[in-house]
Amino acid sequence: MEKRILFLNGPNLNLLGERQKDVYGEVTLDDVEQRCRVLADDLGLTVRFEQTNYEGAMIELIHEARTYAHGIIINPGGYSHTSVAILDALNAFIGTVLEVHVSNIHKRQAFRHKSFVSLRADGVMAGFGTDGYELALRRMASVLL
Ligand SMILES: O=C1C[C@@](O)(C(=O)O)C[C@@H](O)[C@@H]1O
Repeated sequence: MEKRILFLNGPNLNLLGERQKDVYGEVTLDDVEQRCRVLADDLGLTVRFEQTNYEGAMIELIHEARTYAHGIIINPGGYSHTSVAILDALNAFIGTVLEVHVSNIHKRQAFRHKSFVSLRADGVMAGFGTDGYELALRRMASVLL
C-alpha cells in the first residue's frame, strides 16, 4: 500500500539558507525538498511539502493530513516552544510523527529546550543540520514499510 508523508515546515523556514547561516547553514528549503523527493522515490514513499508562517494554517494542514497521510515530518520552527494548539492537532493525528530541528535546540537558549511537539513526536532529530530531514525520512521508511 502506498505510504504518504507530509513534510510540514513552520515559520521562517522559508528563509533557510538565508537567515542566520551560522546556525541553520546554507542549504535552502527548496534544496531540502529536492533531496527528500529523490530519497522518497528510492524508498518508495509519496511525499508532500508544505511551509507556512501561520499557526492556524499549520493546524489545518495537520487536520487535512488525517485524511491521507501515514506520517508527518514536522519542523514547527518557533511554534515548537509555544504552541499547545499544534500539539493538540498532532494528538488528533493517528500516524507517525517525527520532529526535525536543523539546529541543536538543547545547545541554545533555555526557551528553546522545551518543545510541546516533542510530547507527541515518535522521534526527534535535532542538530543534524538539514540532513535531519532525510534522516527522518529514512526513519519513516523503517517504521512504515
Ligand atoms: O525557527 C526555528 C528553527 C528550529 O526549529 C530549527 O530548525 O532548528 C529551532 C527553533 O528554535 C527556531 O525557532
